[in-house]
Amino acid sequence: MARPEIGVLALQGGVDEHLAALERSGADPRPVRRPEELAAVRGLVLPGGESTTAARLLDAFDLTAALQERLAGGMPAYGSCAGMILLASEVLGGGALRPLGALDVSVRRNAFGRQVDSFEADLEFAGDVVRAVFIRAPWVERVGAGVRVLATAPAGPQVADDVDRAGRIVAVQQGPVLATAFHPELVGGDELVHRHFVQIVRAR
Ligand SMILES: NC(=O)CC[C@H](N)C(=O)O
Repeated sequence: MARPEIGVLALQGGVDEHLAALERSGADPRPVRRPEELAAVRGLVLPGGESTTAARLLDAFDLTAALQERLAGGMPAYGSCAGMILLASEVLGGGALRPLGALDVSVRRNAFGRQVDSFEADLEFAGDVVRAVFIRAPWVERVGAGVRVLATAPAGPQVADDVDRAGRIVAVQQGPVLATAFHPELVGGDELVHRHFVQIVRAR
């Protein structure tokens, strides 16, 4: 079967890592910076980074309306960390950020607290185990009726600011839209999440 063309929004964040993980997952990956490039892909990855900056860059590159249109038309999308925030319908602690609204979830930014800014954990993701890297990660505080929870955070070490992370929702899917609070692309050789996304694109 031909490799599906999947774009990686290439405005900031771990673009190369996502391109490489998609390649290893059987896709034909390509960076997307322009509306014509967005029109030529069957699915799109929105990498992590900083969500307020990412939203501004989408505007600056004239991509916001085109992206909203493709999402409304059912294009598969996968957002990791800041990408999850962008895809949400509501952002808590988000300042002036207006998310794209492709996922019926409320996401809290920087939710895991100062002391656990960054951590790694093995998580169960849709019945398999994935090594997850969390960097100033958000979590999902509300899921709408059509949203499937694919992973929750395990219990962590007790930390000074007393954030209880156990059971927090960190991966969700609604139809063809997938999001993780963590960065699977930073773990070389673990393509579980990317393979899951390529399957979503193929099934479309
Ligand atoms: N690793 C990340 O993508 C961090 C997301 C960042 N904390 C934000 O709010 O946008």
